Amino acid sequence: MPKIALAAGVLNQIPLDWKGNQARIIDLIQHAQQQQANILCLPELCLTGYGCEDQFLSAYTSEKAWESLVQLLPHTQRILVWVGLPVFFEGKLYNVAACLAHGKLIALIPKQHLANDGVHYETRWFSPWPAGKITHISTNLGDIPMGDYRIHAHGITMGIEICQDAWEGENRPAHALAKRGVSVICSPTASHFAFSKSKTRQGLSIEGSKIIQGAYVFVNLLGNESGRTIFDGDAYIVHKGQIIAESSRFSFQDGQLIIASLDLKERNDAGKDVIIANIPSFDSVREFPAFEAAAWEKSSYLKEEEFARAVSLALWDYLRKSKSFGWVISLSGGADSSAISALCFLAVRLASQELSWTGIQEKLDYLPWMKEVQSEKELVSRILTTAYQGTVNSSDNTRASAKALAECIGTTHYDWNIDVLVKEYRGIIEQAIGRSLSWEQDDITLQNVQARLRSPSVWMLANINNALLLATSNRSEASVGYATMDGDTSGSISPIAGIDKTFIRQWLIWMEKVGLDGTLTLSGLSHVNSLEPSAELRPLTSKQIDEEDLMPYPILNSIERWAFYDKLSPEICLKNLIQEYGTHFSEEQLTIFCSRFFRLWTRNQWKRERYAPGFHVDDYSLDPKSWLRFPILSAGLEKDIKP
Ligand SMILES: Nc1ncnc2c1ncn2[C@@H]1O[C@H](COP(=O)(O)OP(=O)(O)OC[C@H]2O[C@@H]([n+]3cccc(C(=O)O)c3)[C@H](O)[C@@H]2O)[C@@H](O)[C@H]1O
Ligand SMILES: Nc1ncnc2c1ncn2[C@@H]1O[C@H](COP(=O)(O)OP(=O)(O)OP(=O)(O)O)[C@@H](O)[C@H]1O
Ligand SMILES: NC(=O)CC[C@H](N)C(=O)O
Repeated sequence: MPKIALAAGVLNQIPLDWKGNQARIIDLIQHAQQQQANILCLPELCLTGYGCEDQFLSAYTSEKAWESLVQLLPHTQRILVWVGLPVFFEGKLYNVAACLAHGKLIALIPKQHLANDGVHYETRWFSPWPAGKITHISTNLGDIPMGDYRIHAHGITMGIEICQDAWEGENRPAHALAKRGVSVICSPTASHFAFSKSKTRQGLSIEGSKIIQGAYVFVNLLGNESGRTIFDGDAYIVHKGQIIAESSRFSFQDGQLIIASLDLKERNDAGKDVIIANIPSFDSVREFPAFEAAAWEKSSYLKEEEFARAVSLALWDYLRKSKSFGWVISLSGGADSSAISALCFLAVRLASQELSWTGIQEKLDYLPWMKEVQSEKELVSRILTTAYQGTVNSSDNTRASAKALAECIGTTHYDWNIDVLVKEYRGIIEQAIGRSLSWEQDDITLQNVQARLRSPSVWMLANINNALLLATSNRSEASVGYATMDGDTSGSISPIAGIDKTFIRQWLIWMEKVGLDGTLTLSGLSHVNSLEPSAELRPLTSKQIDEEDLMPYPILNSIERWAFYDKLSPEICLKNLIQEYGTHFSEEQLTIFCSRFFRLWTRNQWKRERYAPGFHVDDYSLDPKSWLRFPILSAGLEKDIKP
């Protein structure tokens, strides 16, 4: 029975970062060698980055990746490593796992099933490899086996499933590999974060190990690689249905290694599809300490934990990868801007908890003033700027809420009034058009001018600080265009555009009262949690409430999900609405809500096209550039509702 040490290496990569990606890969290989691992599996397309988009279509990308692969070879003494890269073959591009062992390139195994749903567009760049096809590719390293091969090394035979391959049910390659004979499957993956999706990946890994009655080594990318998608950085080593080792998700490190030593069945799996990799063994196979998931994975508030950790890591990665000097937020003291401010604070807190102060200094060494900063508190105040911008329509409550949160998390906080600007603009336009503006006649105009006049000032702060301006739109507002274009939509990223308002409010309460790990709470959120969402754009006497302008948020969210996730017709959406909410609202009222939703949805596609990029966190999003396309001009769906 060969005992073998299997390792999986999670990586936080950057598209097209030839040197950086290679250096992080070498670091993990060296770490694995020091631990005397025999086999190391690294994530899908980790040499180039998964999110290279149309740069995959440029031959330059795969040429650079190949160059980088060849340079890795001398670093693979005594170990077998799976590394992902794009490879051109006979005029087509393939998404490949390269097998490197003891200084040699052993084989190239391409992905058979391409991911093409949701955020995935792989068929735009890659071709699927036919199951069972084996051939050779001529390269500067000689003729290299390419295709659906198995690899024999250290007395075991192994196969590959590349990400989507494992999601194909009865068609997943594991079934064919089980018949052909393997005791290990390695699964290099780039599977983006969505709430509780890691459980599905775990399930597929467990199933894979059961299918072959052997070991399954699953590894994912980590962090905000290319802007919109976040990778969990999960890795699992599974043996006959039992998870033996797993990584800690949402790490702020560049990479993470997990290792386990297993006794596997000795097999003689000869066949013309088997390539033998000769690797001198280490003297003995070590036992390794347990690699376990973080304690919060067992929390009964998993969604809240995942949201906090995924989005704060995404903000942190975006900051350092874009080499920005900080974040600026127009902080109204309401739910959305408060949530984003809290998430920025958490990014710094979680990074410093995991990386230590020296680690933080290394990650942010591009900041010209970083050496002067001595503590996390000082860093937050330099990196995070918030501004309350009141008008006559702002309430004392929101001002106090913004102040309390800013003090609690320690931002550099400003508080100013923009009435003078509103008055000036109003005067100029009234003079130009020759009449006074009034709330009766010019409601939207008078609301929007306030939202728009909050934009130049925060852009100024962003420019002064060389910082990112964060837009505060959430998914519920995006559905119905409840935001002023070039006003509160201003910003370079929209961190919460992928999540609904109801969850944002629920998360804020949790963050105040329960918090991360049940301990890291923010008491400064108590004000915001006592407020009802209001745009505060109309005179205070009119008591503007978002849900009165629109409809109750749970209703809005339900219609949105039925229509654009389940893809149901407007009529069925209304039927569902009546079934679900009929005891609280009349049919007439629900019909009005439903028609309003589709009218506003249709009218505001152009706005969704112009939102700053947001992060994917849920199982669907409204982002037209990566998830949901809808015509900008259309007859709309409102008329399809028969009252
Ligand atoms: N199909 C189309 N393609 C391209 N452009 C189109 C268009 N339809 C209208 N437009 C343009 O859109 C303009 C209207 O859009 P826009 O100026 O943004 O304004 P609009 O969407 O009409 O109004 C903004 C809404 O957001 C609410 N709001 C604003 C700010 C903050 C908050 C909050 O929650 O705190 C809420 C506010 O109460 C109001 O209901 C029109 O003047 C027209 O120029
Ligand atoms: N008084 C204000 N000071 C600073 N920014 C403001 C102010 N009012 C609105 N904004 C900006 O406009 C955005 C949109 O306002 P909106 O009221 O929708 O969001 P919110 O205040 O964060 O949340 P809520 O809808 O729960 O009140 C805010 O998130 C904030 O960035
Ligand atoms: N890169 C991939 O093949 C990912 C596809 C997979 N269905 C996922 O969403 O995780």
